[in-house]
Amino acid sequence: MKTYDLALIGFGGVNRTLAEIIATRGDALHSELGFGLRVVAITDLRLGSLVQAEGIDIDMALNIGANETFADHGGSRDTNNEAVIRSCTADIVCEATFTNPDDGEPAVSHVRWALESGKSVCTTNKGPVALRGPELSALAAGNGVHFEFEGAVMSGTPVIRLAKKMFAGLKIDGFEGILNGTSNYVLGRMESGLDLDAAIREAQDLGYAEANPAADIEGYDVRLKVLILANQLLGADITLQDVSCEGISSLTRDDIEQAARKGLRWKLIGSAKRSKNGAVTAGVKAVAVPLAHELAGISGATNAVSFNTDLLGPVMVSGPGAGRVETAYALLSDIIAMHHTSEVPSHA
Ligand SMILES: NC(=O)C1=CN([C@@H]2O[C@H](COP(=O)(O)OP(=O)(O)OC[C@H]3O[C@@H](n4cnc5c(N)ncnc54)[C@H](O)[C@@H]3O)[C@@H](O)[C@H]2O)C=CC1
Ligand SMILES: N[C@@H](CC=O)C(=O)O
Repeated sequence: MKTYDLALIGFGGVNRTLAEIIATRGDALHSELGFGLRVVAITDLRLGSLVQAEGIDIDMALNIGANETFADHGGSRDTNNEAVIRSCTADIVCEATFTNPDDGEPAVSHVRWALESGKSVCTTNKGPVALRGPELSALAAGNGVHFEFEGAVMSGTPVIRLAKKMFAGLKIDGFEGILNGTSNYVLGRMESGLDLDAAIREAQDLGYAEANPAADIEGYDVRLKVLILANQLLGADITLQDVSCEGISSLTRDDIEQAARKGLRWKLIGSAKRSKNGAVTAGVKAVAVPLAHELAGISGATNAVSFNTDLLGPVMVSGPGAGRVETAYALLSDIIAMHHTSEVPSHA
């Protein structure tokens, strides 16, 4: 039976959880899915890098001490990302480093190095997909490998693949949705009486927030997701500058309480719409929606997006929008999709 060798670039919440899933459910996955998974390389800013073509001991990697690095286990203190990505024997590179909402780097380079060296990539990192998506997809196609990124929007909820496959034959002329788990969680906690900073700390502890939570609160994260959905699903050709962006940082508990007294609830909404002349307008802003609105009841880190289609009218997809396990599952679902689509070129 086929075994895919993986390189994990970034060993934080998401890729560690993927490693845990492989360690604890690997045998079951093998029999259920028809392939096995083995980790042959890991890089991380704190830990450095470790490459072992015969397979890394995942328990060791997960339990490495606070004062240790991979240098204490036969690896290096340095990430050596380019050398590791280009020359390791992985078939698939799982990119889960920090999202950079400005230019997507260094994750764009990580993805490019992998695709150039004939390796498939799955990523939960929104930067490369939003800011360099078409270029990287073309590079993947040119090299006969896969570039999958389901976790970049709504974590493990399969919104991109679902819409691409199951909305075939429909025209989508717009969408609106709650696309950030942290800000939605924070708004809910503020409605229960918590202040903004305390609510953000909870979202960080739960693994929802970006490394810099300003990306969640100021709307930059939703802006990337709107860009991804607009270009991937609406066939738009827009850039980051075309997506207006306002966050929730100016909302106070008083604003939230006043809205509640009027039967309204604040939500951070990302949307895009194609006008009759074909132009697509897109943006992110906080909106006080009536409680009867379809997005008003979406709570916690749950996300939801309602697509406006020609033959079905509005179709809403809802599910987890953040979380380590949910997002690690997105990577697994990308690997499953690669396995089902066509051969994944091997590097062993
Ligand atoms: N946690 C979540 O709910 C979701 C996260 N994402 C995205 O997935 C990615 C990973 O998220 P988390 O694991 O939660 O983040 P995290 O902050 O827990 O982990 C990121 C890891 O990447 C490492 N890293 C950063 N730059 C690096 C570099 N140049 N080379 C090697 N390692 C590097 C860091 O040391 C850290 O351990 C982020 O881009 C995030 O936006 C996407 C959907 C949901
Ligand atoms: N920080 C993000 C994680 C997923 O993209 C969020 O809270 O939605």
